Amino acid sequence: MKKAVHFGAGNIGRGFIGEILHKNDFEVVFVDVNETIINALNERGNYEIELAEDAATRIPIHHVSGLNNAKQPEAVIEAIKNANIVTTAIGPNILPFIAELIAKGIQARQAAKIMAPLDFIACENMIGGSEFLKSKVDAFLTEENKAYATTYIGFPNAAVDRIVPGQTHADPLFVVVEPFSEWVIDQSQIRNTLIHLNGVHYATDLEPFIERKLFSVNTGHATVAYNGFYYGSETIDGALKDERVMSALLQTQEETRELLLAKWDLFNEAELSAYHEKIRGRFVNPHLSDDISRVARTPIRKLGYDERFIRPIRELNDRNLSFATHLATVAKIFKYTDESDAQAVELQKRLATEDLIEVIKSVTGLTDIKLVTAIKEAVVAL
Ligand SMILES: NC(=O)c1ccc[n+]([C@@H]2O[C@H](COP(=O)([O-])OP(=O)(O)OC[C@H]3O[C@@H](n4cnc5c(N)ncnc54)[C@H](O)[C@@H]3O)[C@@H](O)[C@H]2O)c1
Ligand SMILES: O=P(O)(O)OC[C@@H](O)[C@@H](O)[C@H](O)[C@H](O)CO
Repeated sequence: MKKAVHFGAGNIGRGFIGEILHKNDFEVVFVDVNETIINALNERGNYEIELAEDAATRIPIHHVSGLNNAKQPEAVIEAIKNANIVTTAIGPNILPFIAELIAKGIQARQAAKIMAPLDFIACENMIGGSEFLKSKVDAFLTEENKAYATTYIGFPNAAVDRIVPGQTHADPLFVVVEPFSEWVIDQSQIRNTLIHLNGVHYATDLEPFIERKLFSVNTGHATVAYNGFYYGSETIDGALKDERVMSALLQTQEETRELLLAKWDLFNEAELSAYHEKIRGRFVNPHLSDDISRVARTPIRKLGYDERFIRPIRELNDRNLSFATHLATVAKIFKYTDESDAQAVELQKRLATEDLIEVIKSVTGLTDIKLVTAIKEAVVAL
């Protein structure tokens, strides 16, 4: 069997990446710091996922094991040395923390004179995720390592779509996922062209796909989460029963369509409307309850310059198109509280002690005073 190393044995890691790798005859070594999950993977060597639909189909995933990167770094390096593919679904903020280990894995391949190419694919909700990981890995490589990596190591960007909520089962490995799934990889950045994963769409230009996904699924999801929280809901499907939240979602999707149509020839209005209608259906899947706290997590990240609100706001503004509903949700992010979310706590602490304009500039990276002022006025108006 081919060997895969996957960083992040969490919801999407087990609930989607593991499934695709298994279906493509890979044995998967999951790398994580969660001792319970790692132990269970090693004790059983398999787990099940369930599709959240009327039939509730179960899919067994075999040939899996686990490594704890905090406790077994040498074993992780060895696994990378022997891998045919490496993937991550660990969270954008965590990528820098695994970069050194990945660099050591690349160095081990070079030292062993391995000439088989290897791709590292970051399956995170961010534009340019794998390139971002590469930039962090490069900091640990010598010029000689970089020359090797240029020929034999790829960091193709990817977009991954499947709603996998937090799991609360007695079995720590069991994961319930929505039936829909989509994984798109940038073909032009792949080094190991011999691996072609069934169930993955290979795009010659990923940018329109990741923008369509991030600005439709994730901007929409976050719109429901922050508006839902503001109006007192606890779950995504619950929030969408509130007309104010549904209306915010519909108007946000309309703004998103305006942007995507203005930017990419690839899309047309009818297809995008159907795509957005399908997303609304996915958000209210009666077999899948998703907590607002999961979708609203890490609000400082979500306010980032290239993230799901600020990037479309900038680009709509550049084209003189309306971004009023995006802006209204951004204001609500500044009102979001969750004591168990370190970034939510940090944001509220900063808002209590610093000038609002400075906090907005700092978390969004915006320098356009017109946009910064618009956000400030929207926050103050709440
Ligand atoms: N859940 C979804 O619906 C979904 C869908 C598409 C993409 N994503 C993206 O996938 C990524 C992971 O999301 P998730 O929902 O699976 O989160 P998750 O919290 O369920 O999984 C993340 C895993 O990473 C592990 N981890 C954290 N720090 C680590 C470290 N330093 N070293 C090793 N492991 C570490 C955690 O223990 C956890 O098991 C995020 O970028 C998310 O945006 C999630
Ligand atoms: O994972 P985040 O925090 O970037 O975003 C939260 C959700 O919107 C996200 O996990 C979606 O469920 C997922 O992106 C669906 O494909």
